[in-house]
Amino acid sequence: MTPLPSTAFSTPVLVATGLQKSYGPRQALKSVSMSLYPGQFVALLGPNGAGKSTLVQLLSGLFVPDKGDLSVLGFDIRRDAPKALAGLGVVFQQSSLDLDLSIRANLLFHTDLHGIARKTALQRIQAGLEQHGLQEQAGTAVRALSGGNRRKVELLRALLHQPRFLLMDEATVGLDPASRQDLMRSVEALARAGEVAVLWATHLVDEVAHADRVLVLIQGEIAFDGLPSELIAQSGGLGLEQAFLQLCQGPRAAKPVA
Ligand SMILES: Nc1ncnc2c1ncn2[C@@H]1O[C@H](COP(=O)(O)OP(=O)(O)OP(=O)(O)O)[C@@H](O)[C@H]1O
Repeated sequence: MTPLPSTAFSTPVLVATGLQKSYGPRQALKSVSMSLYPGQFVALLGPNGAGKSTLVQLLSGLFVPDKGDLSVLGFDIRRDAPKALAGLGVVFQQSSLDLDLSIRANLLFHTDLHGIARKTALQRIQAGLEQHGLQEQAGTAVRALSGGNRRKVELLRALLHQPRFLLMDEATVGLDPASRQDLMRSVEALARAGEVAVLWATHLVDEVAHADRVLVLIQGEIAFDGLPSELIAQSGGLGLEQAFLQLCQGPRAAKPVA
C-alpha cells in the first residue's frame, strides 16, 4: 500500500482558493490557490512584479482579497483576522523597525502589541539575542546596526509571539552572501524542527533549492507547484535557473496545482 504523505494527517496552516487582487486596472493576482502544512518550508519564487508582496500582504491581513477564500491557521482572514494573525510571524520586504529605538525597545514594542507579559517577553528577547549573537547590542539604536543584523532583529521579532506560520518576503534583499546564508539556515532549521511552517518569497533561484516545495508565481498566476527536482526536470535537467527562465518566458507549461 502506498503510504500517505505526512501532510495527510495535519491541518494546513494556509489554504488559499482563487485569490484575486487588483490595484485599479492592474490585476496583481489573477486566481491564486495554494496550501501549506506544518513544518513545511515552501518557496514562493517569482520575478519582479509577479505579485509576491501582494500575496504576502493578503496573507498577513494588510489587504483583503477582491475575490477568493483565505484561511490562515484555520481562521478565515475576513471573519477572524485577529485570531489568524496571532499565530503568524512576518518579515516584510521593507524593514519596519524603528531606527531610532534600541533593539530591545523595538522588540518590547512587539511583545506589548501581542500582550505578552513583560517577564516572559524579556526572557524570550534575551534568548533570541543570545542565539543571534546580539546580546551586547541590545541597547544599541537599530540605525547603527549592519543590514544583516537588522534582518536578524526582524526575524527575532517575528518569532517572539511563537507563531506557527512564518512569512518571509524577500528577506535577504541587500544582504551579503554569508548573511544571506545565515538567515536562510536559521529559518530552514526552524521549519525542520517542526516549529513553524515557512513561506519564503524570493526572486533568487538559489534560495529555493532546499525548499520542500516551490511555487512559481508569474504575472499573478501560479505557473508551477512542485518539488525543486520536478522544476529542474521540467527544463530537461538544465537546472533551476533555466527552468525559472523558461517559465518566465512562457508559454506556461504549468504543472497542476497541488
Ligand atoms: N500599491 C500599489 N499600487 C499600484 N500597483 C501596485 C501596488 N503594489 C503593487 N502594484 C503592482 O502590482 C504588481 C505586483 O506587485 P508586487 O509588489 O506584489 O510584486 P512582487 O512580486 O512582490 O515584485 P518585487 O519582487 O519587484 O517586489 C506589479 O505590477 C506592481 O506594479
